[in-house]
Amino acid sequence: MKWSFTCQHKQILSHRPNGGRNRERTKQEREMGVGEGKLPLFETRVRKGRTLYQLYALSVLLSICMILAYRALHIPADGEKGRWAWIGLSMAEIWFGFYWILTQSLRWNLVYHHTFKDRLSTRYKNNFPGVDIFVCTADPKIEPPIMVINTVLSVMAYEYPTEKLSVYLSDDGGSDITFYALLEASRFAKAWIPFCKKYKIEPRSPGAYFKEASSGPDDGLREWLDIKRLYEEMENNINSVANSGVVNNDIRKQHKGFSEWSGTATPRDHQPIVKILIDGRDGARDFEGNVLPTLVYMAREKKLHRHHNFKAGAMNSLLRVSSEISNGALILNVDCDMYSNNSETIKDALCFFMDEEKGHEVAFIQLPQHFNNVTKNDLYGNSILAISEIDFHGLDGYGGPLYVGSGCYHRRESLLGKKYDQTHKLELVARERDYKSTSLDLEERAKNLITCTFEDNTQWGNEVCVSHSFSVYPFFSLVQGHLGRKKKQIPMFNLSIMNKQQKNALKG
Ligand SMILES: O=c1ccn([C@@H]2O[C@H](COP(=O)(O)OP(=O)(O)O[C@H]3O[C@H](CO)[C@@H](O)[C@H](O)[C@H]3O)[C@@H](O)[C@H]2O)c(=O)[nH]1
Ligand SMILES: [Mn+2]
Repeated sequence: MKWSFTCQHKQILSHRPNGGRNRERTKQEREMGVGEGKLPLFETRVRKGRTLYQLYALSVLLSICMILAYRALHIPADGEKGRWAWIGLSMAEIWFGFYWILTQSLRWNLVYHHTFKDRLSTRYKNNFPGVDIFVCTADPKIEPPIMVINTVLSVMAYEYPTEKLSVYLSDDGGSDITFYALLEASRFAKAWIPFCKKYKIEPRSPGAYFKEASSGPDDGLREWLDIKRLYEEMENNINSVANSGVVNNDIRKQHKGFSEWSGTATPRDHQPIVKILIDGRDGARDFEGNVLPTLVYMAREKKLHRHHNFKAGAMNSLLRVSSEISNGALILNVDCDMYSNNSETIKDALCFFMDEEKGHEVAFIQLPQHFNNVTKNDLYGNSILAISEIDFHGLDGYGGPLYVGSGCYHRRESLLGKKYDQTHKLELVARERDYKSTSLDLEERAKNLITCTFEDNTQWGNEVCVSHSFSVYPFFSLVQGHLGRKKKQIPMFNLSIMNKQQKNALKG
């Protein structure tokens, strides 16, 4: 049952205390208290003052109509002076009016979502789904490895049960320097993650944090200084290797994974590489004794004359490799030049996906990216705030904004073309990892999934997963990530975008 009521002067569109279903609950649902008069995990609210805005917009529309009517009724007669100027001006006014109406369609019905993470935590305790986070990088020169691992560390430090968190770095540059940087990050994470959680550090990209923080927490100044020193050491090590362009033999001896770069491999022609640097299953621990998130390096096979479909190709490879290793039910993909600026956002996303009534209608949760490197007054609008703060909320009012290609949570199965019904959320909770195979077995199996020929004569990149069809990169980079989510595959889906609470969730 649905109804509307007013709360804190905002109209609530959906409120569903009874879970809204008339079917028998499953055993698992009963155990978890699902459907027992539960409150919703998120609310959708229309913009404050919407009616006022709509009245204003209607008055402008009326004025436009009156101008056009005046123009039409007073066209100078044939041969009269100024006839063509009049017609020209009328045409311009028609076009401007039309353009204005188009822009208003995005401003007519803005909606905002509000999540209730406390309800989520009480209801599900720690019974959360596995989350796999994909970070993509393509070139160690353009995307410095120290920036890449800052992104990786920021998402490894999310407030989420670490045994359920896996981070994958896809390296289309196939670079041993990036691999080295990730190895350093896997060590630094042992100190960084517990430190962040103990002192509630934000943001959790160490680079961004130490740039902003001039001093540490009062009760942890010593630790702060130690971590800062550790970070600076790591930064120096990585930058000096990156600047020299070679990984020397002393470093190579530190990990057997470097043997992958011993042959004639080049960034554009090399074998598939998968290295599990931290295996969350085998109890790898941080310095405080907590389990670490899984961390995987992946470089898909490259051959000189094979098209690799840029980021879309990397995403599809990541999907296959991760399904072999951690098989998280939820996937977040980020670019290597953005970092998490809010460590709670996985739970925000779960509030949407795991909502009993509406969860199955949510296709993806998109985090707006906020840009760091714009000029002081952002004269040219490079931070595209109008898109993330207005247009997307306007589109959301009609069912959802566009997928912009990153900073986005999806269900794994939705990327694989699964149809959803109202039992979806239990799948989010109940997925299991392969605890029997060794890391080596997993790596070997995963490698076979990222060869150049794997997708040949299959639906990958076409009907299933991230579409290759628009990958005239970079011209269509925004649509290249467009999903193979044709209506026939996922008929029930809405799209969703976070706001206010999650503002600045990603920066870069
Ligand atoms: O062959 C490639 C090329 C690019 N990338 C990665 O893809 C990401 C995006 O590439 P970038 O060159 O940074 O594209 P932008 O134009 O800056 O990014 C826009 O377009 C991307 C592709 O749709 C979206 O992911 C971004 O959110 C959006 O800001 C980066 O992490 C790259 O490392 C790869 O993994 N493999
Ligand atoms: Mn970018």
